[in-house]
Amino acid sequence: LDLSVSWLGMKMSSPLFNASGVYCRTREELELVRRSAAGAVVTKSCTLEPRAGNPEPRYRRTALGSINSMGLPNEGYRYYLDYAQAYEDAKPLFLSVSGMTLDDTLTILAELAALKLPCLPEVNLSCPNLPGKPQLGYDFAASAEALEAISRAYARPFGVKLPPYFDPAHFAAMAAVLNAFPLLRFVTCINSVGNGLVIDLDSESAVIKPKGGLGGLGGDYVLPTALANVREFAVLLADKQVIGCGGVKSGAEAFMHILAGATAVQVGTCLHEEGVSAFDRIEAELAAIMQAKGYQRLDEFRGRLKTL
Ligand SMILES: CC(C)(C)CCc1c(C(=O)O)[nH]c(=O)[nH]c1=O
Repeated sequence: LDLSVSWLGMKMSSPLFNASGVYCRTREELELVRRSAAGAVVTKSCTLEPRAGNPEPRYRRTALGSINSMGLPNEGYRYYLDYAQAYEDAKPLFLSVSGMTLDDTLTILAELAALKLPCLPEVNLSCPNLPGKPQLGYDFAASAEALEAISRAYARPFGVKLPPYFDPAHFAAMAAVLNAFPLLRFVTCINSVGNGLVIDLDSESAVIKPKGGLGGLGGDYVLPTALANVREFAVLLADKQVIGCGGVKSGAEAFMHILAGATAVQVGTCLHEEGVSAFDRIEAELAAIMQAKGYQRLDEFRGRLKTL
């Protein structure tokens, strides 16, 4: 069986890697993922300056997944550029960027471009927009402006992390924006499903402190939404790769994401809860499913989702 993935001039020995935000804030965490069975590594979204993030509790697991409002805690972009400069592993490294303003994002990307490092940026479009406006990824005009500025300032292949969309008109509108940028080589679908509210019955309280308890959902809650976003963008985007993220906790969901069109698959909530051994387990489960179905390689079923 061959579970490798070759794309954008990179080779991944496994289609699985971490979702930005999970096991990737510190060098120690990044090294755990790099030394694991994961096929790649992505860093926590970084900002110009280090950030402590929101007050705790800011992450909670639930029976159906997780809720978080971390608030972009990170070591500042220089920390991750330093890690990238010292990075010598054949395993691809992605650098997630989420500047507090577009200018910050452009500053970070310009320094990354100047270093001519092999790592690819994954620009987080769930990054804050102007006050009172929705996150960038939900503001199509602002997204187009940002992608135009990034294409000009960075002027090398890059990717974006997309929030989930829930309406065919939004899939079409965002695909039209994304298709206008040839340097945009991949999209990662999806980021957490925003602003859910998990309530604890006994305490009659929200379970996380920030934002009155509102936070992004991950895990089982989001799998169908993630699969829909992967399939829609895999169909609507011309000549770009789609990376699946959302609800992957076993070989079954990894298989579904690839069947929906994902080139590779990120693991978030499950990795946070299980640790990096999740990569060995999920990969073995994926291989067993392929074996049972008679598939030798991922490209024999990638994007081959049937409809009724
Ligand atoms: C939500 C933002 C804080 C604006 C971006 C960082 C982020 C966070 C976070 O750091 O709270 N959590 C997520 O599930 N996805 C994200 O993209």
